[in-house]
Amino acid sequence: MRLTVLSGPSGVGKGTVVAEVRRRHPEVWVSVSCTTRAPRPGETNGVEYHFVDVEEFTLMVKKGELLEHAMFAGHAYGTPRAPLEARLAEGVPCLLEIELQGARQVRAGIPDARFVFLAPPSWQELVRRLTGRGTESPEVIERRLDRARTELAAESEFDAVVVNDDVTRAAARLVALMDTD
Ligand SMILES: Nc1nc2c(ncn2[C@@H]2O[C@H](COP(=O)(O)OP(=O)(O)O)[C@@H](O)[C@H]2O)c(=O)[nH]1
Ligand SMILES: Nc1ncnc2c1ncn2[C@@H]1O[C@H](COP(=O)(O)OP(=O)(O)O)[C@@H](O)[C@H]1O
Repeated sequence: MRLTVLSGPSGVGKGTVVAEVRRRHPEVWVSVSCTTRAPRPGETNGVEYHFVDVEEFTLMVKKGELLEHAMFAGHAYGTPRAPLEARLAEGVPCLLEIELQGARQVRAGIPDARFVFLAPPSWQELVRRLTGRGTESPEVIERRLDRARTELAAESEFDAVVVNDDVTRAAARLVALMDTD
């Protein structure tokens, strides 16, 4: 199975590590999720996410177009099914970066996918990264830290844990866990 699912708490560096994987391993296909949250400065529709409104998202769920979907900090997120299934059918190594509830849904449907948890070197470092990114208000940061506690408690459900101490090393460890040959 050439599907790898990467999860981990907000601010741990999932986006940064996935960007490093993209840069060094163009053979890996990274799924672009749909979300109802607003783009951050520098984010482009169709690149980091497909930014959609609640009506569009609800319609996609209704039509069964999402492999999995979940709410996170007040917004909906989901993985479009068709592009992923097409890449998997071609034998391309695929990577999903999604939160815990979504990872559990994928595991229920595709149990032989590989589930990798990206962990922070420490709780203090997680708080530092999430705050230091400077993209969220204190209230949103608090909500994400609350959620992070739940996500960290689920680490043992995953097939492997990669500690994001150094981005290059974490990306290399992630790729080593993927079935990329
Ligand atoms: N279930 C699910 N979670 C997703 C999807 N896309 C992104 N996420 C997760 O949603 C959470 C919030 O993502 P985002 O708003 O980009 O914030 P960030 O990860 O802190 O930069 C993160 O845990 C993502 O991994 C998806 O398609 N499905
Ligand atoms: N290994 C690392 N060491 C130090 N800072 C990091 C590392 N990985 C990511 N960061 C920083 O932490 C912040 C959160 O990273 P991001 O990729 O947005 O996390 P996530 O996608 O998991 O929410 C960013 O400011 C990023 O530059």
